[in-house]
Amino acid sequence: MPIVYSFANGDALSSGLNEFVEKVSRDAIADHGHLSIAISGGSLPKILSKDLAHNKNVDFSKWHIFWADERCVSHTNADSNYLEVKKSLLDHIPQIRQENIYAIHEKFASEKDAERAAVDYEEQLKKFFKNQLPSFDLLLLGMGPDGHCCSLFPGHPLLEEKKRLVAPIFDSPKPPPERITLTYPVVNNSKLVVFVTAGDGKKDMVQQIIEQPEMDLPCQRVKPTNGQVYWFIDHAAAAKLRKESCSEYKL
Ligand SMILES: O=C(O)[C@H](O)[C@@H](O)[C@H](O)[C@H](O)COP(=O)(O)O
Repeated sequence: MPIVYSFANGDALSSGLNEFVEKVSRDAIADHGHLSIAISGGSLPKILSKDLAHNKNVDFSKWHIFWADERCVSHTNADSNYLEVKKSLLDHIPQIRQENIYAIHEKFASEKDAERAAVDYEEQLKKFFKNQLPSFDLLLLGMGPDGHCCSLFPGHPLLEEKKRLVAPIFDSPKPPPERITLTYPVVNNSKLVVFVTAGDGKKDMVQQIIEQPEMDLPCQRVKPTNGQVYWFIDHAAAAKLRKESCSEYKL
């Protein structure tokens, strides 16, 4: 069962998420010397970075940063999830090592060659995870208004992908159309998955995902084999949830 934490507002949400990520980072580094994290795009990077970018208690030199999905655009394009995370987080943290930032291949992305970008990214994953099925210490996911996560959209054949670790998509209903995305074999091998979503516009979908499991929405297919799912949301996004669906946040 997902654990849902609801926070009074965006600032409280960023603060709670910052505390949580700091602890996950500390525990992962103590356990195996590094943190492997995959981050989504959309509004998540800003929510994540507001406090985390100034957190002096995190050993960012031990972070290995990947993306849960990425648009096939140049790293300088405003649609780039890499650029969003760079601006909101990476540029504020000198301790993060360039070689530990695993972005989509610039050439393939700029050329909108989603197939080659996906193959290349899968190679990056395989190399880091030493050819074992990738298992992120922390996977940070957003939730689209249609219940999508990563670039895994309702009714899309990619939801059934079982072999590829990273897949191309050429017809994303959320622009831009060409993207690459982690697939469920990787998503569901994560140690920890945290959905981060906020705002009144998400309240209906949050209620469906948390309280109507029969919907079979992409976010509901995130069920890590050996991992826990958390939802970090604000009260606006939690407005339609029953009281008992939420837990009291405590580290
Ligand atoms: O590349 C992307 O577009 C994202 O990774 C996508 O999965 C995003 O997380 C959701 O669409 C939620 O986006 P918002 O939080 O901005 O609604």
